[in-house]
Amino acid sequence: MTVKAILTDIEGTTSAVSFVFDVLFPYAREHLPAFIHARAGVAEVAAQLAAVRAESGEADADTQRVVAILLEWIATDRKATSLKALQGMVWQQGYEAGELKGHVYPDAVVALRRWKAEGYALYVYSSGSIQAQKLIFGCSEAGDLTPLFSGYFDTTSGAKRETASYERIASAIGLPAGEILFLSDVLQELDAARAAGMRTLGLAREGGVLGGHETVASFAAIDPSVF
Ligand SMILES: CSCCC(=O)C(=O)COP(=O)(O)O
Ligand SMILES: [Mg+2]
Repeated sequence: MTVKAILTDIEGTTSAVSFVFDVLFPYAREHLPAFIHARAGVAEVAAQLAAVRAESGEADADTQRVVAILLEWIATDRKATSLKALQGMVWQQGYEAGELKGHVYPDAVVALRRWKAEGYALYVYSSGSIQAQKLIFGCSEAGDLTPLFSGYFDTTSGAKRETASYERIASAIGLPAGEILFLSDVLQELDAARAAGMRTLGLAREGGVLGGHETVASFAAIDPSVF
C-alpha cells in the first residue's frame, strides 16, 4: 500500500460543523470572560493574553479589552493560535463537567477503528488546539477515541491553507508526503496539502465535489489502499 498514514481535519470532516458553531463556540463565548478574569495571572493563560495583545496590535489592552477582542475573534471564526489555546482550556472545563460531549460522525468512528486495525497511522490536523482535539476525541459520544491516534497537529505547525504547514507535518510524522492521505472539507486546505505532495480526499457531507480532489460524502466510502 502506498498510503501509510492518514491525516484528518476535524470540523466538517470527522465532526459536524454545527457541533463547532452551535455548541463549542457558544460555550466558549459564554464561559471565556469569567475564565479569563479569574485566571489572568496564571502563567499559561497570561502567555496567551500576551499573544492576543501582540496579534491585535493593542499592546496596552487591559484584561477587559482582551476579552472583547477574543469575543470578536470567536464571532469572526478567526483561527488565532492564542484564541484556540484559550478555547481549549475553557472547553476542558465543559467536558470535565459533563456539559460537553464531542461529536464524531459514526461513519468516521467505524472507519478510523478499521484503519487503525489495518495498520494505518492516524493523525489529526485542526485549527483547534491540540488540547481541544484530544478532548473532542477523548470525550466523544463514542467514548475515548484517542488511542486511535499517533499524533496531533494544530496551528503551531502553521495555518491550514499554507503548503509549508503540510511539509512540516510530513516531516514530523517521518514519512514522505506522498505516503500521507489528507482528509478535509475545505478546498484550500486540500490544495495546500496536495502542493506539499500529500494525497488528498475531500469530504462533502452534503454532497458535491471539492475542486479537482476526489470527494466523498462519508468515511464509509473511503478505501485508503487505492491511493
Ligand atoms: C478541535 S475542535 C474545535 C474546532 C475549532 O476550534 C476549529 O477552529 C475548527 O477548525 P478545523 O481546522 O478543524 O476546521
Ligand atoms: Mg474542516
